[in-house]
Amino acid sequence: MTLVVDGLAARRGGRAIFADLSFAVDAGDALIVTGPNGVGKSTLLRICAGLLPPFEGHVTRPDRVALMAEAAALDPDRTLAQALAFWSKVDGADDPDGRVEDALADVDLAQLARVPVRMLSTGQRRRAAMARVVASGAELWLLDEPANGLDAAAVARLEVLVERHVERGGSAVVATHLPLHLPATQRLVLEGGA
Ligand SMILES: Nc1ncnc2c1ncn2[C@@H]1O[C@H](COP(=O)(O)OP(=O)(O)OP(=O)(O)O)[C@@H](O)[C@H]1O
Repeated sequence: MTLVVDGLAARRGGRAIFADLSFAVDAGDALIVTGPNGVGKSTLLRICAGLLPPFEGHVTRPDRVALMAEAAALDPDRTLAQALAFWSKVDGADDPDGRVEDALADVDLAQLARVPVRMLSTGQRRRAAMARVVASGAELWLLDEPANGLDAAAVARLEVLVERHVERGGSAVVATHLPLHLPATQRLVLEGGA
């Protein structure tokens, strides 16, 4: 098992968000998480990433995890390739520059490699965030609304990237409002919300 979530409960701002959540995602599999606004999808992904402590329960995760959340944390004053290479090195990828080059091609941004991050459009930033995940070499991808702001061609590329990652023995948890064609055998519907 790559990711094991056991008896998880979360609280935010003193309020219970979800409780008694258990699931496991194997290498070579993906889990789609859906549910209404405020139900706790982002909270779940952040706990899975180790960025938030659970209120109750345990998470077992692999050493190398990539989280794609709202903020891409790419330096606006660096070129796209430089900003991504910074993270690829931090993420411990072998051959960071080569990985970034490949990842930019994967998200169809190779032509913008030398453009400063601040000049990217909303959808291009989203694709850049996905390139960061691809270039990380992490075995577990945690993707929070990865299709937001993407055009149809970019959504199709995202689907292909997740499929390729899973086929290569990676795993993914994808929180999404938009219908995505993913090689997921599991679906988790969080209920409640605000
Ligand atoms: N830092 C925080 N402090 C207090 N409450 C928070 C904090 N962050 C999130 N919350 C609350 O926790 C709940 C779950 O938020 P979360 O972002 O996980 O939901 P979500 O399912 O991802 O929502 P959406 O579909 O709108 O992205 C919401 O009610 C939100 O208001």
